Amino acid sequence: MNAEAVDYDLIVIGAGPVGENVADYAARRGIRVAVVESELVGGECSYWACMPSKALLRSGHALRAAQRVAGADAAVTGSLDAAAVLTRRTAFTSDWTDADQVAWLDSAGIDLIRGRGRLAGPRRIAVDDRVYAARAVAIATGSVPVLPPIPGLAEAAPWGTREATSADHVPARLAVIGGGVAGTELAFAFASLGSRVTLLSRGALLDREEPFVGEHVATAAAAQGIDVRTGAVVARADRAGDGAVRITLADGGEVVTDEVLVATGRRPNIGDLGLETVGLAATNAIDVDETMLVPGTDWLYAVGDANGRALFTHQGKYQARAAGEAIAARLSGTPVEAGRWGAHAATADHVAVPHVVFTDPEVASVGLTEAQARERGVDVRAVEYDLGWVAGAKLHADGYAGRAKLVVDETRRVVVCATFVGQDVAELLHSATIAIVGEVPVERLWHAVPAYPTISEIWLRLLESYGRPEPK
Ligand SMILES: Cc1cc2nc3c(=O)[nH]c(=O)nc-3n(C[C@H](O)[C@H](O)[C@H](O)COP(=O)(O)OP(=O)(O)OC[C@H]3O[C@@H](n4cnc5c(N)ncnc54)[C@H](O)[C@@H]3O)c2cc1C
Ligand SMILES: NC(=O)c1ccc[n+]([C@@H]2O[C@H](COP(=O)([O-])OP(=O)(O)OC[C@H]3O[C@@H](n4cnc5c(N)ncnc54)[C@H](O)[C@@H]3O)[C@@H](O)[C@H]2O)c1
Repeated sequence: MNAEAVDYDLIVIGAGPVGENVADYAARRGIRVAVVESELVGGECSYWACMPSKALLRSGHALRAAQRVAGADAAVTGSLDAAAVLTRRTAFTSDWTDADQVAWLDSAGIDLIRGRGRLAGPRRIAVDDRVYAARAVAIATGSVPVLPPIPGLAEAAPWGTREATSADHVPARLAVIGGGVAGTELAFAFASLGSRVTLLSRGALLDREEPFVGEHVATAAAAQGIDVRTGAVVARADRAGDGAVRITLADGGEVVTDEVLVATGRRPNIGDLGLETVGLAATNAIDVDETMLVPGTDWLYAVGDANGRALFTHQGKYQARAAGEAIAARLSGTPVEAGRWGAHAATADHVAVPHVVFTDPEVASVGLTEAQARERGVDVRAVEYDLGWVAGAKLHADGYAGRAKLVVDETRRVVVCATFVGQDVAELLHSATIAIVGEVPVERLWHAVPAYPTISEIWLRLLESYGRPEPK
């Protein structure tokens, strides 16, 4: 297509963190870019997900951190000021306005088209009554929550994560359905704000992590007053005239609550995007190659939650950097490095997706679990160590409880997975990500010396548990 005949070189549908980054990285290369946004520039993450949920959690973590150190505990005798926590949360969402992010788009030279975007044939985007032509299109429409078909649940007006993260009050009783990341984090947040929380999980908590993770988190949750019920299958929910919700469990048990939060997973938001106008089916996710290009096209990309690869802001933004650069390179006829670890490839999606669950204790992990590695036929050996035995951890908090695990590929002699559970382990995670992405040999890791007495000494303890390699 002739560059003069189009409205933009690139149109990005969705201005969440991912769409913003696709646009930014392409625009930096001199590409004419517009983003289409139907709600707030900044997306789910800024207003109803990462930022407000972490703001709701942080004050409780800070309070308990002080309570766990003798001497400091004497200075903190009260409970959280819930209203102040909600106010601080609201500040992080800019009171659900996007003027700052719109100003940033402007400063980056990216046009904003307000409205709902939809494909209207190859290289065509319809927004309300207007159809735009572009040389490339990137879908960055995020994901939407899945509401399970539990009888009575939809009619009971449950909270989703949006209602929980933007709540203007703390319910006296909150039941959470879903023991995954969002449900577990929000259970901790509302418990620390004063709700009596019941966490209903059909399996173990956080069951996609190493098995000890869920055990640690469940023990801590119970200690923080959360009624954790694993193996709990919800059979129905009914909101009564007095406003209370009665939840009936498959085993006959019952939970009565003021609000019920459903956090049972998300799916790519691609249902009403006009994919059929370009010969694609709106299935579970849009298939993409390592540059986020949709196979069979040379102009359509799907990035972030919309492609279903790894539903995390940081991983979506990583994909966005690769895609933005790849789009610019292809449009300007410069080489694209799409091979493993190439400048335009999102290789880490398959081997090193770091993620943190901001519960207390935190869970930080990257790479495959031991079980996943074995399923892929990797010859691995795993070691675990009690974080409570590490000097830095003992100093950090009295009675520190935590655990760590390293999984080593025995053939390549490199780390393929690291998991940490414990207070304030989130900041340890990047060391593991670097070890995995850098494919640092175990022999060389012995020369990466953790400072004493920090929690990072867990690395030394894990290596000692693994065993010092014999000289060659
Ligand atoms: C409660 C919760 C907490 C989370 N916490 C974390 C965390 O701590 N760390 C982390 O890494 N991840 C976290 N996540 C995941 C994170 O929110 C997502 O991975 C991230 O928002 C994905 O970014 P995105 O840009 O792909 O999509 P989104 O942020 O969903 O943005 C998509 C944008 O597209 C717009 N849009 C959709 N359809 C159209 C259309 N047809 N036309 C125009 N615009 C459209 C939407 O309005 C939205 O602004 C959390 C998720 C939840 C639910
Ligand atoms: N700290 C973070 O990075 C963070 C925090 C929150 C959410 N997120 C992202 O958002 C995504 C969505 O979070 P989520 O917790 O909703 O999804 P999830 O996939 O992590 O957990 C969903 C949970 O709901 C359970 N479940 C599914 N269907 C159910 C049903 N019918 N009845 C009862 N339980 C059911 C699952 O077994 C699972 O435990 C996650 O995949 C994650 O990537 C990230």
